[in-house]
Amino acid sequence: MKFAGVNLDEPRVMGVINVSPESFYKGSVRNDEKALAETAVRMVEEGASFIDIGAKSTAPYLETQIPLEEEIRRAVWAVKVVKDAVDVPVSIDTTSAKVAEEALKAGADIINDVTGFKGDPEMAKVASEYSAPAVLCAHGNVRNFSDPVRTVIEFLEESLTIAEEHGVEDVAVDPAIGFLRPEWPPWYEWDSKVIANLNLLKLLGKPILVGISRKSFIGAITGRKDPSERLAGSLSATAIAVLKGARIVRAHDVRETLDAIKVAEFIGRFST
Ligand SMILES: Nc1nc2c(c(=O)[nH]1)N=C(COP(=O)(O)OP(=O)(O)O)CN2
Ligand SMILES: Nc1ccc(C(=O)O)cc1
Repeated sequence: MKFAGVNLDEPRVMGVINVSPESFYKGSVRNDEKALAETAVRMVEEGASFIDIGAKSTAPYLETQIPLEEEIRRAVWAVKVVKDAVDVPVSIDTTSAKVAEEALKAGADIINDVTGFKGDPEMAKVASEYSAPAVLCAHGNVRNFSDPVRTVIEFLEESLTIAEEHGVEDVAVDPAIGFLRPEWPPWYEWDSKVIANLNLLKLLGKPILVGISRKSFIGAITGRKDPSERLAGSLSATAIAVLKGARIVRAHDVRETLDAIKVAEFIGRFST
């Protein structure tokens, strides 16, 4: 299995760099050129197979609105700096087709859309026009509260239909950890149920990507309010996700995450 030209026979890390000061984990934010380029280089040296750039936070519990022009400005700047610094595929984390298009023109390789082609009606068209691979997250209004992984699969099937209709085939599916927050069950239980049953997403026939890194469900389980204290909890959940079939892990801490997935993958080989 491959995604964006990268062989997924072994699980891979997608390093996250945000150029959005409002992002929930301040340690992920870079706003000067030197620090941005150095971080991308370091992440690739540490083993990242992809770099994901976010120019606007999508945290559902934060005030994240910024003007579209500002997101475009940040995205285009960051994509150019990172593409000049490293050779791995670069994704642009955006829900806006305009931002995606400008980022692709600036050299981005992949669209990472947390609304799974459902937020901006032009997004699938842009992916198609630029032949861009896409990460599609589960997105929609939750109706079935009792079976989180079934809901995630249904949402992803809808996204895959949109992708197919536009001839976008190079797709990774993502269960959108931290994004789906029904009133019940509490979101940390929802996210845990999804990760515990992540293997069921394999039936979609696409590589599974997860974003777990330092998220609020880790904080809720461990009592760690500050995202800077959530690395150990993140690595624990990452290992489980890899055992359950995740092939790409989107993370802020490349070195530690790669070690965790190598160990999980190695142990998983002996599972009977
Ligand atoms: N495909 C995918 N994309 C994502 C995911 C995720 O789980 N999957 N999580 C995010 C949250 O992390 P980030 O550090 O970017 O936080 P921010 O939204 O506050 O910038 C942002 N983008
Ligand atoms: N964009 C996101 C950022 C953070 C979280 C989370 O902490 O659960 C979820 C989504």
